[in-house]
Amino acid sequence: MPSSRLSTVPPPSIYTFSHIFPPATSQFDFFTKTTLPLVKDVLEGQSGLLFTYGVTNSGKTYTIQGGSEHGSAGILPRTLDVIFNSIDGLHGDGRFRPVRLQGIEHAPPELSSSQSSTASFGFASAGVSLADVLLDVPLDDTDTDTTTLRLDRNHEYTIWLSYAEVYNEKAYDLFASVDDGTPSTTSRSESSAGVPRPTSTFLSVPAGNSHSKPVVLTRKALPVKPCPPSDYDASDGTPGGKYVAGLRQIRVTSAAHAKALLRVGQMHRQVFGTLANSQSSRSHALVTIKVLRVHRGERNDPTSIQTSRLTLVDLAGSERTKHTHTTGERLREAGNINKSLMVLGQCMETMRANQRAVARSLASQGGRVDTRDVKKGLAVVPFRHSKLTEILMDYFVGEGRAVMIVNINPYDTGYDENSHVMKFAALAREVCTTAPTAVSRAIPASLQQQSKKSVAGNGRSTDAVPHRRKVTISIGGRSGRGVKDEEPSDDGDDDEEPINPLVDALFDEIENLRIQLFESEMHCAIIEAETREEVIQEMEERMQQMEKMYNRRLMKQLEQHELKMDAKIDMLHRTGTIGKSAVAPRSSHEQPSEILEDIDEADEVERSIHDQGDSDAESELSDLSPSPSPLAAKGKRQQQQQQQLAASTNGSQLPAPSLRSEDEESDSIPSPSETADEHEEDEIEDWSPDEASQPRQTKKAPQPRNTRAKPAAQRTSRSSSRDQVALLVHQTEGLSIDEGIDSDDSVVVLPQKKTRTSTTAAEGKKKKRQLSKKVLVTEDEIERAAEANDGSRQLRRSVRGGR
Ligand SMILES: Nc1ncnc2c1ncn2[C@@H]1O[C@H](COP(=O)(O)OP(=O)(O)OP(=O)(O)O)[C@@H](O)[C@H]1O
Repeated sequence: MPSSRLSTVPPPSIYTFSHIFPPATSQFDFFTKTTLPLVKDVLEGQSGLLFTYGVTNSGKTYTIQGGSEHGSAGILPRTLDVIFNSIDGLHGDGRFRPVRLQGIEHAPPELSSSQSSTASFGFASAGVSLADVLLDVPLDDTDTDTTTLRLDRNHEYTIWLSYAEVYNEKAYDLFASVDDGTPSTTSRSESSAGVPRPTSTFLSVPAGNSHSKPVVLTRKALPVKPCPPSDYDASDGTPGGKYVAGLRQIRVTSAAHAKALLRVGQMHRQVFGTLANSQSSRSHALVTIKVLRVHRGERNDPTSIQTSRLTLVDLAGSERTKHTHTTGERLREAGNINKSLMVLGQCMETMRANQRAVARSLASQGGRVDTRDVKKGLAVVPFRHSKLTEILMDYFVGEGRAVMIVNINPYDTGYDENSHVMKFAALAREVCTTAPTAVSRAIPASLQQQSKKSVAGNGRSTDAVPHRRKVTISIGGRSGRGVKDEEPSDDGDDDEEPINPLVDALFDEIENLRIQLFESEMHCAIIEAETREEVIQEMEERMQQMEKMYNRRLMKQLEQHELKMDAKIDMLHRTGTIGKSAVAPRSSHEQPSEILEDIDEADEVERSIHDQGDSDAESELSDLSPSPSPLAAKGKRQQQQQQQLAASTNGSQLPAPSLRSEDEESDSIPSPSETADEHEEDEIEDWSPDEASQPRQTKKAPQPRNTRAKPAAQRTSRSSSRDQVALLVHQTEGLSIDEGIDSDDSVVVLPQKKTRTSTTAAEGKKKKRQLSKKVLVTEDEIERAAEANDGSRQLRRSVRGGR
């Protein structure tokens, strides 16, 4: 695969957004451009969704809540400000209250007051002491947004607030009952341990003014249930959304009190410190502002009440756990956070694919589409795979429009994470604005054009293709903009077709199979991710082992180099080249060659050390394949040498010819340089006493050695010479180095044999010392050697003469 290797650098990616806000953008400008249109919509009866998406520590919470400086209030407090500025004087009496998603019911009498009071917040109905908490919280709300929208003065408005969080795939009510110290049914980790330290003034509770008693929250996970058909118009077949059963919706009558209430909710949100963000949101927080609008003339008719919702979602940040180093509970949270965000992305992807399929069908059939044919091509959007998407499902398939704010942190997050966020945004951008209900009826081309114009005319999209928005996603629903912009179809016969239960059952079966397929794919993806993680860990361990091994080898080599240096310095000392050595100076014609010999031998030591080092490293690398122990070979070799020595001693009553000391013999290690030993043994065979008096370099000169071709008499003569040499060696044994010898009447005889390194550094050192050892021979010994040499020559001559 050479081509794939060559193209390792990915091509640059270009992402398009409807608007990019630089870091210097003020919170006011940001709110005005992103959220204010949604606020206007919700006051006019149109639902909306806004969510912030991005990696952890990218500023999502800051965007929603704001900072502590003046003027840095986020979009949530500004939204509340604008709503209450706009409905000033238009408050309803609150005789009806919202239930579930769109349901209405009569409110209890204590809530039916237009006056702002603790009871009007719904605290009394909850039977809890939230009021105590709120009384301790100062309502210093100077950082307010003064924007006011012009509304129809013929309507009355009541505002209801709910605050939920999705934590570890469970939904909780952040306005749930608060207990001031009474025993709690929840664990501490779920209650007070989760009390955050908010950064924003909007949601922060001053430490000095906090409630004197510990606030313990009793938390209970709430189920997510489908809306009953009575809550919505099911005539067009569009399913109703899902709601968090038991989520409290509290009526608020001023922005200050709404903010105070949200502060209490924020205290119970799961916020913990991670490596990436000291106050990381570990849950998805959903603040829903519900507006009940009724015409003043019909205020007693519940059927005339319009319900609209604006939900602001502060998503937990996606994160790579290896970057944030999360473990334990945080790791589980991260897994659930990433899962829900992934499902959100998959929902977007599926919706986009469905809309493309519909567009293709429309194009191929000239605008007339059979309902069943279109349904066949549509995939099931996997909303139910995550609590977050289940709760938000209504915004995507039902009514309202959605705005996604993408937060990018260019500094401390990786390329991959930001790239993933961008891809998600690009995906969301391609989700079209075509209302799902339009699928069920034939839409003439002229009507499509009209619909496009109306979308562009609203000033919410100026794209050349109005149905392709960037970042901002608008999805029409039954009462949504897409439906409002459409005109009734001229020929809505398709809707009147009888429903075939078998076909519906088959569709259900297909949906089930698709869900199973998706789950299998998810399962495979999870297994693959886990396998990759394991392989990475294994590779890391392997790399660490190799690193340790190379470090050991490096240290060993350093030691060996030090030893070599010591040996060289020793030799230089002994030869008198540097310093005043106790060793006798050599005669002038011998010194250079002796030094050369010393250095050669030191180099031999170095080579053998390297050989040993290499073999050590190789043996470490190949430790998986056991090889025969070199020590065992060494022992065997020593045994063989001792046997040979004993045999020769017994045979000739003389020590074996060798210039090596016994230590050297016993310490020699069999190695691949065995042939070198044989070579040196040959040299010893050729050695004659008269060569001992020659300068050493002459012995280094290559000499023809073919012992087999030599005549027997010559070998006999050499045997005699060998005996002499052995005798000489025997006599030199026991002589000590540098002791009691006059420097003037001595010569230096260097050991000729190579030594081999031992397996340990200590033995190596010992070897080098042995190499640098000089055997000093007195003049008497030399004379005896010379006589022996003369005898050997005479013998040779007589043998030659005889031959
Ligand atoms: N525009 C900004 N100006 C000043 N400070 C900012 C801005 N955006 C973010 N910050 C600061 O960066 C830090 C992280 O921001 P924030 O907590 O909002 O990140 P986050 O995306 O919500 O993280 P998480 O997903 O982990 O909760 C905070 O201290 C916040 O005050």
